[in-house]
Amino acid sequence: MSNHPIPIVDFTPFLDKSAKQQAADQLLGSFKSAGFVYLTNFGIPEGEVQDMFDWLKRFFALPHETKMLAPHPDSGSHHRGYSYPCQEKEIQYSDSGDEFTIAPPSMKESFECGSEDNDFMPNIWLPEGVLPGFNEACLSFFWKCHEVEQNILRALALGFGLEEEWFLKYHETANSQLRLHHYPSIFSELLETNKLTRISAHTDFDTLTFLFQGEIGGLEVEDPNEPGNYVPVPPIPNSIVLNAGDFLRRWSNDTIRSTMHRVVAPPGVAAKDGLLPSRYSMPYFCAPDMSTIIDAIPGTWSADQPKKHEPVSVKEYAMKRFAANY
Ligand SMILES: O=C(O)CCC(=O)C(=O)O
Ligand SMILES: [Fe+2]
Repeated sequence: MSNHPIPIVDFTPFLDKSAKQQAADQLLGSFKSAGFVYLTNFGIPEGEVQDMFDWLKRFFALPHETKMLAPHPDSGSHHRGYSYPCQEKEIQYSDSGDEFTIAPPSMKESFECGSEDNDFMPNIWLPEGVLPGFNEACLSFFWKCHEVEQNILRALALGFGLEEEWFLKYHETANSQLRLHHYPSIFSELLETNKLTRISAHTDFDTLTFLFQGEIGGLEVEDPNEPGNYVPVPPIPNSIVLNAGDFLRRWSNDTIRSTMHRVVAPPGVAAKDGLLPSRYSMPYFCAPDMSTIIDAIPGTWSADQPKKHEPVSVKEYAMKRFAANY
């Protein structure tokens, strides 16, 4: 970003308690300035992340008919299972939530899962015996991410001067979601001429997202200093990319940004004939409990700096955004 690189925060001092407040302040400061931050030493060993990427690749290598044995429902209100390429429509809402635009088809396939105890969104798995070990690997990785989520939420609360468990009160039901993405190999021209996208520009509408990127780049975020200008967020080994979603922005009374981001053809990686390699990524969307009403947190507003938004129900807002995507 112009004079504004995406900060890299080492989470060690928070996790080993050697300088918790300092790490928390650094994290919150990065969220406020950029909405995006690279986090290193976040608590999942690199080998376990690579094992999950291996499972992801095995899953997407299955024949189409096999993956369709765990079909994502047509309605977007139940966000689980396998979505085939271009099944998901991408839509960008205006801040008021009333207006949206429809993007070109998104050339990616995905698999989504979450807690087995989530009655609101039951998991949709492949039948037993189809890819033995896959379901267990997804669940085990989901719960590791959940632990990371809880620590990040603790750090954010400290950054805001709140008691450490403040955000956890609104994230008790493990309503989060692990998503596996595969962007198939395609001709870069299709992306450059806007006939297809990998992921069009959007904000995430959760509390926060962290992303495990494979080695092929392409993620870009909007430069907060230059709206409309996008800058690359290349993969950095052993790190996650953390970004704030719309709920955290609202909680923070817009003192934190939920930055627009997208996935494009990364420069310099296409073959001579213009074919781009496949790209893999795994976002974990940290979502509040469905019963939560989000209102600006103490300390983010005052008589001089009034609340920017009416309180919003997570359930209503999420259902509206989910339903628009299918
Ligand atoms: O694949 C990526 O790098 C980004 C994914 C993303 O932004 C999303 O799924 O919301
Ligand atoms: Fe996103």
